Amino acid sequence: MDAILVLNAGSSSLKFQVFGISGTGDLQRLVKGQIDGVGTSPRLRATGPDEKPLLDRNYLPDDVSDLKAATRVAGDWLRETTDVNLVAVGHRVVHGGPDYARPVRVDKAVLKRLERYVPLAPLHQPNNLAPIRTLLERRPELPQVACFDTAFHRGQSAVADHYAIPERFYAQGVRRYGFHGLSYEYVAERLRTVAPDLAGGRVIVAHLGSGASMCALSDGRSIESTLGFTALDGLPMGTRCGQIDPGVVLYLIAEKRMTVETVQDLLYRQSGLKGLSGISNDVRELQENTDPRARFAIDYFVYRVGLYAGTLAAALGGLDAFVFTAGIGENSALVRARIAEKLAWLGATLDPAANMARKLLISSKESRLALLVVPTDEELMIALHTLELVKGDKKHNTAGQR
Ligand SMILES: Nc1ncnc2c1ncn2[C@@H]1O[C@H](COP(=O)(O)OP(=O)(O)O)[C@@H](O)[C@H]1O
Ligand SMILES: CC(=O)OP(=O)(O)O
Ligand SMILES: [Mg+2]
Repeated sequence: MDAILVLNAGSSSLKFQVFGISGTGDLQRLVKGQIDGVGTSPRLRATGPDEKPLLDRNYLPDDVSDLKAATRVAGDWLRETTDVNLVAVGHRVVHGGPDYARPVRVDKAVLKRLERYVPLAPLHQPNNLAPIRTLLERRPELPQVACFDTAFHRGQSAVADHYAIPERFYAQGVRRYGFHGLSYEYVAERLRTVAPDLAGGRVIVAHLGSGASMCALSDGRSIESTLGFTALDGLPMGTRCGQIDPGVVLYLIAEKRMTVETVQDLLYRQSGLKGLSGISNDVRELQENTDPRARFAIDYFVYRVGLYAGTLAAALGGLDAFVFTAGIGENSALVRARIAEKLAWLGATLDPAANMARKLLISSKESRLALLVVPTDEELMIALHTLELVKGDKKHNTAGQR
């Protein structure tokens, strides 16, 4: 069967899916897998069609110490177990810079352009580009498509995507891009099916995972988000600081004599939940830990989500729905409940039983603000974009031959 492979390298995990292409051109999920706990407690899990478990295997931290190793392990397993005719590979590429507002077929020239954004997404872009490079060398004939986290936000207004610095920097690409766009695009489309009355309204989607951000959707389009030029701004994340006074960075470099590399490591890898707690970047571990520092890290996270809900509600001029998604948003009933309390002034009342059961709608009947949980599927979004582009290419080729 013809199939599309999708790779999604996040900051703490590698997610992958294989989609078969049916005779009618529809996508069928054949394999869905992920390796998380990379470098700490690596675990590869995969399911088949209808979510049938295929594999659950633990690795030693040294055997899967980084995303590169995770990609190799996943690739080996897929080759052993999956018998398909790969017709394209879709990749999540976190930064598309000012150049790419939609998915693109990758060749050597495109890859070169995308390499320029490595400094703007050091936790992601190298891991996103490495498999593209390898496949371009080994299988140059295999179509590869890059789908960008930044693309969905590119229609934002000028006041939303500018920094208040001289205009020439905007022209040079120093802009508020926003990330997690494939996730927001998926959720916006999914809402049209599962909550059509809300999908056209004013919605905040909170993508709370290892990387975390929030997006204001107006009629399904992104008008504002909490991430900016890089994936450091906004909410505190697993190991990233979130919003910080740029004066802190200047102070660390000028007065504390820290090098740029050390500050980069501090802000990307030693901060966020990990830095605040001194214990872990993982909400599961923080929830189980009775240390007050673990509690403080969660308090801080919840407080910031509440603050940004106010900001994004102001951008939207009111709020009809608040949607939770990604690792923490989908799986932590506790964090959802605590955030719901922060949204009380916006009219939110939680239905605790629905929240524990992770229903689609977790607000009570009386709630003026709808609270929802919509599991994200960045890989499906990537597969759809990839299919569309590859089909388009085929059409153009045939047209060219006529
Ligand atoms: N059952 C759970 N309870 C609380 N938090 C969870 C649970 N499962 C996953 N998480 C959180 O989700 C995070 C991973 O989210 P995910 O969206 O997969 O991140 P990424 O794509 O950035 O790697 C983990 O680091 C952990 O903090
Ligand atoms: C952009 C980003 O932070 O991605 P992730 O949440 O997958 O780490
Ligand atoms: Mg992710």
